[in-house]
Amino acid sequence: MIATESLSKRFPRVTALDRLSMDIGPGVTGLVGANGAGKSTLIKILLGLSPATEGRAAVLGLDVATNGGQIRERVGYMPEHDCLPPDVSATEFVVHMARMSGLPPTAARERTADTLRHVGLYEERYRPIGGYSTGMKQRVKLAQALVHDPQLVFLDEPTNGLDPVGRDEMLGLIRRVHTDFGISVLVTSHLLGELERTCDHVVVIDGGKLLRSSSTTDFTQITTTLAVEVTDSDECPDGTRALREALRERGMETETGGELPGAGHTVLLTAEGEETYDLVRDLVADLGLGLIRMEQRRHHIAEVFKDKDAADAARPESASAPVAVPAPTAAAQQTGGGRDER
Ligand SMILES: Nc1ncnc2c1ncn2[C@@H]1O[C@H](COP(=O)(O)OP(=O)(O)OP(=O)(O)O)[C@@H](O)[C@H]1O
Repeated sequence: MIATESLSKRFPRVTALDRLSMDIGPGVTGLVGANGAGKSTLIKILLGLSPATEGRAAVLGLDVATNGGQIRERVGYMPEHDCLPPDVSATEFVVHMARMSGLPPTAARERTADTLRHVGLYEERYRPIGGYSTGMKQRVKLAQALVHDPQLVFLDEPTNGLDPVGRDEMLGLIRRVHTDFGISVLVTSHLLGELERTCDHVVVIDGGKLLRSSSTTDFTQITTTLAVEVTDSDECPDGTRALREALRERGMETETGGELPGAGHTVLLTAEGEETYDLVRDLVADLGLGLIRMEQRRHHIAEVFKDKDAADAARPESASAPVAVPAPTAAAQQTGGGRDER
């Protein structure tokens, strides 16, 4: 869908993209990086709106340097900043954008109604945009990106300014853009955690350089840590503690789940193979407890970067290297969102 080769963009005082080479296939791809990493610059080059200083890029097989018009016919774009006219309705605005994309009047009206319904703005579609909430404005921006039925959409920070519930709804909508309509998505964010559930693939850039490009499942690999949760019983009023003691007697080191609410009831231990599962099962049965869950934990994307930051900090030559992407706060990870940090 997208390929770049040694793509650079230099402004007089800053290098926004620095020899970026990557390939992005179909599906939902997250482009993540801290503020100023070069995400918006990359999108503008891919749309043929801004020339690269060096290197090449192609979108849907079309060269961005020579085929910007054809690319924009086939690609939808949701810009980061608020750019909506306050005194027209969502319907008027989206019909106008559909007409600008070349749709005839009737098709433009029909597609607008369908698209506004899809983004959840059907009831409000005749109200002036100036009276909309931030979440509704983001939906109008999404609708105008989708109205001409593109093959691919670029969504620049679509969750910006939204509260945690709004973020979750927007991320759900983005996922459905792909699953319901088969449109591929490139979505940018400066919050790693929120892309974990939405994207098939994640590309991380920092200071205009490619830091990592891999499937989300590679980021969130299964760890060897086993999380076990048990019930209490009359004989063992603290089932978690009883299980930890029984495991310790068998020479197994354990920890509790951490600081999240309820995590104190989770026992964490290292799985050494099938026998660890059998041992836990047998001990739980011997103690007369109920087994609520026993599962291998996954890394969260943010943990991968925390580990990387810790490793970088430990290496003297990179002690001054910038932190790749600010890890989301614990609250942001729990809610899948969090406050806009700008
Ligand atoms: N037109 C421009 N002239 C000069 N510098 C620019 C221009 N556009 C972007 N930059 C600089 O290029 C760098 C990358 O900016 P860019 O907007 O692509 O980052 P970003 O990752 O999208 O972050 P943000 O979400 O904060 O916009 C920044 O240092 C920015 O100040």
